[in-house]
Amino acid sequence: MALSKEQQHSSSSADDQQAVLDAQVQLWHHTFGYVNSMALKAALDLRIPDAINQHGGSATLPQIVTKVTLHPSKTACLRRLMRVLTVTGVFSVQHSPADGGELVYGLTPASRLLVGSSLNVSPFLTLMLNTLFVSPFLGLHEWFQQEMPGPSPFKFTHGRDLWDMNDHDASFGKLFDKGMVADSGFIMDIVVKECGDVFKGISSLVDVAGGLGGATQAIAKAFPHVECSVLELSHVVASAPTGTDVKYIAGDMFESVPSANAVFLKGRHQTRSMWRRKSCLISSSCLSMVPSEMSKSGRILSSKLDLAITRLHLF
Ligand SMILES: C[S@@+](CC[C@H](N)C(=O)[O-])C[C@H]1O[C@@H](n2cnc3c(N)ncnc32)[C@H](O)[C@@H]1O
Repeated sequence: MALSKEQQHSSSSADDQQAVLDAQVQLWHHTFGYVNSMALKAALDLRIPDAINQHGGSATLPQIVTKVTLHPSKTACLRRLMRVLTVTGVFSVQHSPADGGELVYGLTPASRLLVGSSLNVSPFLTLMLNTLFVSPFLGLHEWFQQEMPGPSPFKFTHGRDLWDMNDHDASFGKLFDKGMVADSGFIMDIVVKECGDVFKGISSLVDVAGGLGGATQAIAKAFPHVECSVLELSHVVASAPTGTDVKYIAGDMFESVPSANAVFLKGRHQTRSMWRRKSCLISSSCLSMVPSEMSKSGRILSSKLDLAITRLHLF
């Protein structure tokens, strides 16, 4: 049966209202998106994943409270934090008749990556959620108003670049190095298993800007015949582990890169852009990419895992 004009009008105005409400919800998701990040940061800082893990992987709020440092008057607030963290999938939640109807919070595949000694990405997430990393985003619009070339958003906000900050602020430097080691520990396990072919036929490798050598240690362990070294700034090398098969060399990659038949780069955009500058300098030494060896693995390495491997033949 055909709709009357009035019915058609009221159904289209209901559709319009729904569209407006949907649009508002979309904006609210963007506006309050930071609440998810900050809730995760609070959970990490309060060590809530560890508290749940210590209870065998699931715990009620009173059980969690016994393990975290929290003022007793804030227990009810913690319930609200847990609501955000369960809605976003960091923890699971269910009613437990056995616990007097208390909600029981459990680890999910995501929060299992926040506990234990292996494949634990907490130090990396804690680093990325640190105020020094987050605060440049609050002034991003001002950074856009400055002429290029100019400082990075990090330097624009803090007055010094990331590497200078690591050197200047020892506790941030420690947090940074620990975060990168955790990231390497996680990703290199997969790289070695999935992309081990990339390392075949290499007898020496230098990890340029390799941090404390988390990635190199994993390569050295998986491929003991490869002589591995790390080139890093001197203040990083000063706190590098000793007594391992990996050799740590203090230096500046823009000045010289130790000779090796493979150069390894792992890092985020800064490392890659540093390398682009460097590759111009070393191209006369015959830079030889080996695309065939990077076919399957190269795709994973550069896009999914944000990691770049360049194989060089240096005469
Ligand atoms: C994003 S971190 C990557 C660390 C490591 N590759 C990893 O993934 O765990 C970049 C590293 O580059 C180092 N770095 C910055 N400038 C450098 C330079 N001129 N020469 C050598 N290393 C440098 C920093 O100290 C820092 O450890």
